[in-house]
Amino acid sequence: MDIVFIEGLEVDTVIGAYDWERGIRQCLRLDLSFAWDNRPAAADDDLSKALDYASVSARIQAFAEASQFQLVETFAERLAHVLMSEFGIPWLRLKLTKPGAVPAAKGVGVEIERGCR
Ligand SMILES: Nc1nc2c(c(=O)[nH]1)N=C([C@H](O)[C@@H](O)CO)CN2
Repeated sequence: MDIVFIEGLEVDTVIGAYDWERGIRQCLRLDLSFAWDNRPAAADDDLSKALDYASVSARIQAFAEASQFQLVETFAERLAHVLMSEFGIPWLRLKLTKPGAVPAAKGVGVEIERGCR
């Protein structure tokens, strides 16, 4: 299977387990890879047969805008479910970084893979 990817997508959302985090919005950075058969889109030069990374990015922005989870694990899991069900994605890898959460670290977060390639 081929891959369509989105790298370094920044969204802001309510995220965090501590009281002080519940009333602010914070940035999350997302790196995503999706399994997709790119041959039909390439053969016909047809966006409607491609996994449209612009539409997927817009959906992720809307999801982040509306969500207010405590854990990055929950954000990642729910987002993976939304993307797979709405776009018909059979497999994805999602890396979610919460920059600044641990000041001494460049980034912390989670990485998940769901579905079958
Ligand atoms: N595995 C996790 N550990 C922690 C999380 C999390 O979402 N998953 N969250 C926090 C706090 O919200 C922290 O990011 C505030 O800086 C701590 N550990």
